Formats: sequence, structure tokens, C-alpha cells
Amino acid sequence: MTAVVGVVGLLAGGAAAPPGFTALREVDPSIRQDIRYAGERNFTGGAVDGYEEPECLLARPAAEALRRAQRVLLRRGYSLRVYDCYRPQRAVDRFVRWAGEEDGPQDMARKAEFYPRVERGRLIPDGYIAEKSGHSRGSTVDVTLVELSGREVDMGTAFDFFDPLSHTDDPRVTGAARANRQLLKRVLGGQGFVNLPEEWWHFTYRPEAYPDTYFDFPVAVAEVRP
Ligand SMILES: C[C@@H](N)C(=O)N[C@H](C)C(=O)O
Ligand SMILES: [Zn+2]
Repeated sequence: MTAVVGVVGLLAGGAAAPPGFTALREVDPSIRQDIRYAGERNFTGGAVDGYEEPECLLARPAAEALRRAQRVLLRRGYSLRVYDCYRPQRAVDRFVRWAGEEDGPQDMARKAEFYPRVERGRLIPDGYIAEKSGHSRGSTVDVTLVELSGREVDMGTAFDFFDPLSHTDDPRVTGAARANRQLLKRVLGGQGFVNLPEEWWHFTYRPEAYPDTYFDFPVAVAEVRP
């Protein structure tokens, strides 16, 4: 009886990947990947809990929609580059613990890079980090545009620059950066992705395959292979 309850509990909590998840690389290897939470170049300064490999895992409909968007962008001389995809709940819990800690002297360089004008304690209330994130449901991506050479495209701010300037429609962002944000939003929107107004890089594919489940299996390709 205990074993049955345990298995049911695991499935209900999303501790195992369902068959509907896939590795983006297997759907479209041309989409570039720079999975920041698997390494040190992120606002926490270290690899985040649950990121065992720097791989983009997604529910299959979201991965296929990204592939369609990539086809449109390649014709225009751009490629997508994903920074984050499926995010285990344990990683979100790590973010929440981090957001509740005080910045110390050792955090100043990272603060300058990622949240110079917003207090760490405001990052959750101001909408830059979620306590229950759409990323854990498997249909959300953090993504930008790059040129085919891999050169970065000007988006007005960098990925995970937590600041009102990163709000997609911030009126201070003009010219090429504004046009690039709009191109990303238009092309992804054309394939069913909805943008988060606080972050030009954050998009959720709708309808979501798993709208009510916050998964917690690790980020590793073996987790989503049959
Ligand atoms: C942390 C940032 N990349 C992000 O994804 N923020 C949204 C609000 C989230 O945590 O779901
Ligand atoms: Zn995001």
C-alpha cells in the first residue's frame, strides 16, 4: 500500500517526465542553446539545482512551435537562441530561497550585471522571478534572436536583466532594439507563444500541454527518452 501511495504521489507531483516531453535538440538542432542555469553565468552565480545537463527540454507542442518559428526566422537571417526551457520545481525553489537572502559584498558584481536598480527582495513581487513558474509546466522558454553568425542581436537589455528597461514595451527602448523585440514577439506570437510583459525574452506556448502540473524531474536528455 505504501509503495502504491508513493508512486501515485510521484506522478501527481510531476517527479517523472511524462512521454509528451522531448529534447529541443532532437526536434530542431539548428536552434542555438545557452542554458544559463546549468552553469555559473546567471543571477545566482552557480549551477542551479536540477540542471544536470545544459539542454532545452520542452513539452512536444512547444518544441514544434519553436521549430516553426525558427523556419520563419532563418529565412530572415536570424536564429533563435534559448536560455531556459523546462525548469524543475527544485530550481524554482532555489531561486525563491536566493531571492529571500541579503546581498553581501561578494554579490556586487552579479547585482551590477543582473539587477543593479532593483533590490533583490523586490525581484519576486515585481514579477521578474516566479514562485510557481510556467517553466516548470514545460511550455515556457526564455529566448532571444541571434544573427546566423551567432552574433548577438540588440534587444535593449541582456537576458535576465531584471529592470523596467526589460519590460517588452518600455518606451525608452527605441530604434533597432525595439524593432528586434517586436520581431521576436511577432514571430513567436504567430506560432502560439504569449510574451510576459515584464521580460522581453519570456514566452509561453498556448494551449499548454500540462497547464496544471509543476514537474520536478531533472534537466537531462535521458529523462525524456522513451
Ligand atoms: C527568472 C526569469 N528568467 C524568468 O523566467 N522569470 C519568470 C517570471 C519565471 O520565473 O517564470
Ligand atoms: Zn522565463
